[in-house]
Amino acid sequence: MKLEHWAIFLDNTSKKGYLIDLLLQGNPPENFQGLQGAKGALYSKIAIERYIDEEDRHGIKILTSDTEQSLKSMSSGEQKKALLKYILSSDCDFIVLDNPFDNLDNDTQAELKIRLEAVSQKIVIVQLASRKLDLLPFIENFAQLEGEQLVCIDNEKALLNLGAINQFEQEIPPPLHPMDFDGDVLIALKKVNVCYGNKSVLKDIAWTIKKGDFWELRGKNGSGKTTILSMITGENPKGYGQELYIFGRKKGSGESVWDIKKKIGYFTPSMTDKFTGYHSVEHMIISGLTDSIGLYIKPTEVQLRLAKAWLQLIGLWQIKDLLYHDLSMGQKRLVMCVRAMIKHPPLLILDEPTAGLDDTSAALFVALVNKFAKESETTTIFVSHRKEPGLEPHHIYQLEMTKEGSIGQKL
Ligand SMILES: Nc1ncnc2c1ncn2[C@@H]1O[C@H](COP(=O)(O)OP(=O)(O)OP(=O)(O)O)[C@@H](O)[C@H]1O
Repeated sequence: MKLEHWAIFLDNTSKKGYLIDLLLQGNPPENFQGLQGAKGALYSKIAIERYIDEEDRHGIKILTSDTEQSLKSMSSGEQKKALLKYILSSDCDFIVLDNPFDNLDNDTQAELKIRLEAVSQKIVIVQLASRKLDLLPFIENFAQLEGEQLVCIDNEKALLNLGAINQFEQEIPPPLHPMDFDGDVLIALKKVNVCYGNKSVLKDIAWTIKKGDFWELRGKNGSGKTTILSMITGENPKGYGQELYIFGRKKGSGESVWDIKKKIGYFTPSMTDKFTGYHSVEHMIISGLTDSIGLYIKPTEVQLRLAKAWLQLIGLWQIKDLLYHDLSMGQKRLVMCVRAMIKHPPLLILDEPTAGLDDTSAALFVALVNKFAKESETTTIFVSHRKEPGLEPHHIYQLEMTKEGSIGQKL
């Protein structure tokens, strides 16, 4: 009998956690009665985070039982491969794929598509998709998740029409204090090499990043993008003893990780997904000035005025008193991105910031980043696997994998 596979499209309102729980707890919505009591598995970033937590806290290696390497230190692509391998060995009846192509490079996406098509002969696939282009070609049943409500649709083409994009008519609000960096070259890597054990990851990386530049960092899964970023932010000790200059100073010449971090705005989606505090939208934005998450002291008049200007810019002023917790995913991302921008840090790192956003929210996000890069003196590095329509970086730094480690070139 032919199996019935489903694609469920998500937008900003979708309560996907609710739907995932219903499906996996054997209590599926009306149209999925075939899955009642069936054994399901979840293929998602959140599932990976849980396994990482299990390893960290209890030392239980589930996805990585056949390797020494920890799940946390693997690249996103390697983590996703390990999860799929584990799921396929677990004898399940259906798999819920939550935005399966996020964080994967083009080749790995193509490989995964072929793999899933083969798997779909025996296992029911329920794909949760935020981006129209991600739809798996063999799926013939479609629905849209509006809040908790599943609405069946006949034709996926009727969906996800790109809404009008806010062109952000106001200007980017200026910083409260001028930028804390005088030179021209912000970051320089000169012949930087990184190995883990006997595996070479980066080879002779030479990359000069100047004040005000807008870079896109590209490279396949496992090519070393996170390794470079974590050397810059100070989280990876591999930068010591190398020709790595950060904010004009050679790495290891006396600056503390905290000194470096103060000058960097950083945003990655897991920050929005993990954050559970109950703070107002306004306070979340102001907390970017104090490097805290949420605000624990009364904001000043000047801070409140600045937050108002930013909230008006992104169209969220009317909901400034709402709890951050209650925002939609797209709104949360905008708020966290503005929180990273509000200080106009010398360096802003956006690590796959659009993963999990629907087409409209991603376009809005990209428009904000373009505008900030144009109107501020901040240097921006945007890491993404997906070619984001509309992104306007000044330069692209591309990592190419070779046997001796990835080499880099400016495109
Ligand atoms: N602590 C570590 N120990 C061993 N190997 C590591 C460690 N950290 C990273 N690696 C390896 O280095 C390689 C590069 O990883 P990195 O996370 O920098 O890649 P990436 O380009 O960010 O990948 P992705 O796009 O999938 O996130 C991977 O093969 C990864 O397994």
